[in-house]
Amino acid sequence: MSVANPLFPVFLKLEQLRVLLVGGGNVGLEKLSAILRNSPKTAVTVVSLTFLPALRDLAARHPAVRLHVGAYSDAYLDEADIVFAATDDPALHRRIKAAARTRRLLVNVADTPAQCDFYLSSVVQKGALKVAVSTNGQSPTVAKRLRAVLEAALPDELDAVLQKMPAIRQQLSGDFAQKVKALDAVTAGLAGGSGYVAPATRRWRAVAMGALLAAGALAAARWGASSSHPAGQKD
Ligand SMILES: C[C@@]1(CC(=O)O)C2=NC(=C\c3[nH]c(c(CCC(=O)O)c3CC(=O)O)Cc3[nH]c(c(CC(=O)O)c3CCC(=O)O)/C=C3\N/C(=C\2)[C@@H](CCC(=O)O)[C@]3(C)CC(=O)O)/[C@H]1CCC(=O)O
Ligand SMILES: NC(=O)c1ccc[n+]([C@@H]2O[C@H](COP(=O)([O-])OP(=O)(O)OC[C@H]3O[C@@H](n4cnc5c(N)ncnc54)[C@H](O)[C@@H]3O)[C@@H](O)[C@H]2O)c1
Repeated sequence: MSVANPLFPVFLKLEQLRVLLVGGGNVGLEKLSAILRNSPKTAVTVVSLTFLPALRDLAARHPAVRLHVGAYSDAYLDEADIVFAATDDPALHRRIKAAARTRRLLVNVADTPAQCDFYLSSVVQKGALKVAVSTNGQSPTVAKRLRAVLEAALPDELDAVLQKMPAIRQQLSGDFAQKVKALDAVTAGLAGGSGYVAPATRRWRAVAMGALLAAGALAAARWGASSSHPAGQKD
């Protein structure tokens, strides 16, 4: 059965916004890396009791990032347009979410889909092209795998094509419909030419089947364990 995905995809100009990131540990480092990999000039304020050395190093390479050592307080929200919560304190995350909501700020609470206003995605980049993958929170691991599939499938020449397209568009004459027709003709070979890589349908089917079998085996093992240790019975 397929599950619908009602998420609305957008590409944020994050470098024009003020980002607040709460938490300077492993998950905070992952979120900061994702932010700066995509939007390196973003003004990010990171507030945390402690910071991983790797996060300090990353911040040092990005002049618009500010580190504040100390406990989170709601006052930080007054200087923010968008918020990422990435501490190890779920109660604090609920507080941040509630305070942000009264200020109409959008919040990502790392690894906690129910509290997120938006999710991060797996990102494939080839020059100017960027593809964002979401599984609607079903499996970040599958999103990561898909990123690798798309990275391999998309030709490196894609960026060269993209770089040339504005000049080609400018040279075209005629009305909008004629230009679209000409651009369609120029790019027709891209959709099924010799470089096209067929989707690895069989491999994906095998993983789906394997995952089902593995889940079944896990459930059976648990069932076996719980049936030999009925609820409430102690060893
Ligand atoms: C894409 C990516 C972007 C990024 O974070 O930059 C991302 N997670 C990534 C990796 C990853 N995260 C986790 C694993 C371990 C294995 C696993 O659980 O699969 C791995 C895999 C790994 O690290 O190998 C743990 C995890 N993550 C979430 C939960 C909660 C839950 O699932 O209920 C748990 C369980 C926590 C626990 O068990 O305690 C939830 C979310 N993670 C999302 C994004 C959002 C949904 C994206 C979507 O729609 O697919 C969402 C909903 C919210 C958010 O965090 O934005 C990045 C891949 C980057 C890349 O490599 O391309
Ligand atoms: N590390 C992972 O890959 C991973 C994977 C899945 C789930 N998780 C979960 O995600 C959570 C975070 O994991 P982590 O590895 O980043 O933890 P961590 O301990 O490395 O980082 C937590 C950070 O939050 C900061 N913090 C705590 N209270 C704060 C406060 N009041 N104000 C400001 N900063 C505060 C700490 O100083 C620390 O820097 C944990 O609950 C963990 O179980 C982690």
